[in-house]
Amino acid sequence: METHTAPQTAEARLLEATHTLLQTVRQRDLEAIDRKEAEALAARLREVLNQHAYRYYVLDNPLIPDADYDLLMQALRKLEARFPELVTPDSPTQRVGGPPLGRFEKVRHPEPLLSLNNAFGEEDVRVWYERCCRMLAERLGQPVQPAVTAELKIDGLAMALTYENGVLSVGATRGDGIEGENVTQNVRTIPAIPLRIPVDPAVGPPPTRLEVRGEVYMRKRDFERLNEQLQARGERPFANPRNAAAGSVRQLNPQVTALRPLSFFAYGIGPVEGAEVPDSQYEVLQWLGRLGFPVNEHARRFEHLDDVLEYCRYWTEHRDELDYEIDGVVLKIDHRPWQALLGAISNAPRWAVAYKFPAREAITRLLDIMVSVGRTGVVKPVAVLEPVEVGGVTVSQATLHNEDYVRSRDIRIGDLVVVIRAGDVIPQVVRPVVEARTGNERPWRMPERCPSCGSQLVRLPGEADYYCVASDCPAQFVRLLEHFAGRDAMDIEGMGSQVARQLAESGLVRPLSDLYRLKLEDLLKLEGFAETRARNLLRAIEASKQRPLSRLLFGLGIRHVGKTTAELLVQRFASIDELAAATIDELAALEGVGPITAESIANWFRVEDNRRLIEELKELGVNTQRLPEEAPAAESPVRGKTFVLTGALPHLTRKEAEELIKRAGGRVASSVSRNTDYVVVGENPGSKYDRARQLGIPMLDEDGLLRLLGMK
Ligand SMILES: NC(=O)c1ccc[n+]([C@@H]2O[C@H](COP(=O)([O-])OP(=O)(O)OC[C@H]3O[C@@H](n4cnc5c(N)ncnc54)[C@H](O)[C@@H]3O)[C@@H](O)[C@H]2O)c1
Ligand SMILES: [Zn+2]
Repeated sequence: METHTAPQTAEARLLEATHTLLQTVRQRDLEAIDRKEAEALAARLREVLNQHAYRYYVLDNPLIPDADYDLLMQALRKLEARFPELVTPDSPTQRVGGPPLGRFEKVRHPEPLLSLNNAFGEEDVRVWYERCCRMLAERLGQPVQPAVTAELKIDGLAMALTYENGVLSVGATRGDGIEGENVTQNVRTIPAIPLRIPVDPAVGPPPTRLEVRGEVYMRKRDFERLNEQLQARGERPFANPRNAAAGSVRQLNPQVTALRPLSFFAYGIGPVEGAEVPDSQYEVLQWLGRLGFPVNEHARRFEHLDDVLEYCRYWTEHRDELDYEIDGVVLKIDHRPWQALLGAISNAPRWAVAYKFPAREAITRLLDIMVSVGRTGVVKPVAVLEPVEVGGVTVSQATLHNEDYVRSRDIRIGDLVVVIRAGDVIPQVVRPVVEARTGNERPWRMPERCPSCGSQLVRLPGEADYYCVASDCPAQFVRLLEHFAGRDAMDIEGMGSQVARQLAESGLVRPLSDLYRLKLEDLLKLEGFAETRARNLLRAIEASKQRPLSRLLFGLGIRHVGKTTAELLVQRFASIDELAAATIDELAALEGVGPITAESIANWFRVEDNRRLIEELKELGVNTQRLPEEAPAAESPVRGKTFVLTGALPHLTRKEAEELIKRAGGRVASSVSRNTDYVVVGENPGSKYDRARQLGIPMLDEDGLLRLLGMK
């Protein structure tokens, strides 16, 4: 028998209620609604938030992105601020974390482990800092400008470690802030947590009693490996590294925890007896480091708020370069006696605030999966999504990588899915919310034929991707043309994807060489082309004839020949004809060119159409010779020298800088030693910088590096 009403699980109902609430709080002006409506809305928010908090804190299995939770929490806070009588004891705004799980013995914290208030943007940080200044001025009777310690907000779970006479005696989770769970047995299995302090006995006698607070977390790589293992065994993978860390610490069997790759960073202290504790947060971190605790190397102390904001901005952009997840930056008034003056309100200290990064994860409906054909013929599944805002941008399409990706994550059409958008990376669907399935979702398969030309798609052995191998596939050609004209290739201004499509679909351009045969009257026939625009485009096309050889090589779209490889090839081959004549062995012998790339290049030049294309380009006046500026550097001063990079450079990514150094014959090492010749220092350098200073090793900034390489 067929039923038309979808079965609804509790999770599906909760998600639906959440969705509705999210819409309400996004659309309504919470400052304007009346008391009666506020009461009803607050009740719904409480109910939904409490359910999510339970899933998150107790089950380690959240259903929704943190940003959605935070948004609802913020809404509830606003309502409660306007109508204080609406605050109930069971409101999630009044509590920290979740109740300790019955599975473990309970531990009462000698001093509560609080939560942190959030700052969603620079304005919130300013407001927080100014309030601190005002309160301190009042209490001290004179104006002060307190220094701030800024630390990364590691996304893991809070842990309180008690050491008695230097020996680890209790490890406790935060729980509800008052009582946590005794997870000492599990904590002992975490290699980064010292069992006895100080680790180096020369440091001196330990405090008689010390509570260290910090975060247990899991590195991204370890998290991925763990999930692969779990999936291979048919077990449920964790949603994110935080949940993986929390789930692993709260294992009943310490032997299982021992197998989980957990790490730890110490960030503060609780009660201490029998030791001089520095009165600055920043110095407490260093003290903890001396005792043998891992302390995050990126903590900084700033005198000025502007520098604090700069730090927040910096890490918003660079968070992906870390091999662990952070969800923000924690700012703390550095002077501890002043922290005490500021005190706490309900469940969070006034002297600290968590600057939260903008959201980059959202949940939305996967409406359909289509496939797109790339310039090399690669065919990729693309998710068609119900439009959703992620980090300030509306996303309606996202990549699904390849068929295996869709299958292994069991992503189905009709699913609610988690979408992430990280930095400049294309949005991607990461997983379905399986709990919300209604039974009407449809699994997806790669189509057998190319959606553009209808030819049979093939999957090469050992490759995850399908290809359309038809040489006359229109979709591929549009992409190739787009790529050829692109910024890093022939850089033809005014030839974006729209124009590329018009030129290809009208039949005006095909093959590529036709681009250099275009006439004014051809362009005037195209929609949107009046005389000025057409002339500009022709001029841009003409100018592209003089591009360096490496750009032409890159623009041809030979598989595996990226920008860097193209530049490398030009160092060795002075013209396209020389390159065309090279054997696979000659190519593979070049440093930086592997056998696969070598074969791909050789194969490309073997194709008759491609040979003809090169001849035509030459006849039409396109440069196919190495330009003087591309000539290989003479004996470089960098050859054989060892470089170490630290901090972020203003223009080059770390990879690019490494590539440049290697190409000039230098070596890149990961740590500073006496054998290091140069240290290249960027913004926010790490401990390598200090070490280099100690050893007196010459330092360069990006400019200095480029000059040394003869590029400036
Ligand atoms: N997705 C969901 O359903 C759901 C449900 C409940 C809570 N949450 C998430 O949980 C978080 C709120 O929980 P919270 O009250 O535990 O607060 P929090 O996690 O936002 O902040 C407090 C915690 O930050 C951690 N921390 C990391 N680095 C630190 C540092 N350098 N100094 C000090 N503390 C540091 C500590 O563990 C501390 O307990 C939010 O991010 C919220 O989105 C999500
Ligand atoms: Zn095709």
